[in-house]
Amino acid sequence: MSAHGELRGISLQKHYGSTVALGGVDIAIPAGQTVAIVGPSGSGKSTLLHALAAIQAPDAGEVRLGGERVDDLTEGQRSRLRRTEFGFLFQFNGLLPELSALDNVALPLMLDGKSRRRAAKTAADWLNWLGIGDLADNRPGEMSGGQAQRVALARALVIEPAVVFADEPTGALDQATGAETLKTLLTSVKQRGASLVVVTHDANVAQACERVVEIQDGRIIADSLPSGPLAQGAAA
Ligand SMILES: Nc1ncnc2c1ncn2[C@@H]1O[C@H](COP(=O)(O)OP(=O)(O)OP(=O)(O)O)[C@@H](O)[C@H]1O
Repeated sequence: MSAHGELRGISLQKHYGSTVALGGVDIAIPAGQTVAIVGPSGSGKSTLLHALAAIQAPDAGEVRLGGERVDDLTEGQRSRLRRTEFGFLFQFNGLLPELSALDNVALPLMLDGKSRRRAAKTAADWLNWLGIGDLADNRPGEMSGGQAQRVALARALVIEPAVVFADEPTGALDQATGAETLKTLLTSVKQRGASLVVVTHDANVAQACERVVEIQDGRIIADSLPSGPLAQGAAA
C-alpha cells in the first residue's frame, strides 16, 4: 500500500456547446474514502468522473492528487498517471477477449515496465486474493459476468492505485452477483487503502459508500458529508 493523498476537484467546468456538463464543481475526496456520485441521467456524473480521473481535461478548474495538479499534464504524463495511480472499473468489464484472465491482469504492470514473469506472479496473487485463482487461464468469454467483473477488479487493483474509479460497476450484473461484486469492491479498496469514486444509479451501491454526492445540471446539490455544501447551506 502506498501513501495516497487527497483527490480534489476545484471549480471544475465542462461545456459541450450550450450544454453545461459541469458548472463549477468543488469536491475533495480524502485518501481512502468511498464516494458515490449519483444524480439523474445527463446530470454530469460521468463527466465529473472523467475529469477527476484525468481522462478528459475540464474547460476550467483544477484537479489535484496529493496537492499536485494533474489536469494540466501532457497527454503522455496523464496516461502514465492513469497507469500508476488510478484503477478503472466499468459497467462492462472491458477485458481483452483474446487474453487469459492472468494476462489481462498482468498487462497494466507490463505496460508500466515490469517483466512478464514478475507481472504474471503479481497477477496470480491478485486472482488468488479475489478467490478466482482457478480462472487464471480462462479467457473472458469462458467466465460468468460476475467472474469477469472480478478479473476486471483485479486488473484495476493490481497497480495498487490511489483511487479506483468505477462507472456503474454492477450495472450489467444480476442483483445477487452485483451485491457480491460490490462487497468485494468495497472490501478490496478499503484493505488496500485506496479511495473509491463510483458513479451509480444503484441505490444499494450508493448506500454502501461512506459518502453520497448528488449532482444535478452539472452542480453538486447534496453531499452527505457533514462538511459538504448542504451542511454549509450552499445547496440550491
Ligand atoms: N462527448 C459529448 N458530446 C456532447 N455532449 C456530451 C458529451 N458527453 C456528455 N455530454 C452531455 O453532457 C451532459 C452530462 O453528461 P454525463 O455523461 O456526464 O451525464 P451522466 O450524469 O453521467 O449521465 P448518465 O447517467 O446517463 O450516464 C449531458 O447533457 C450529455 O448529453
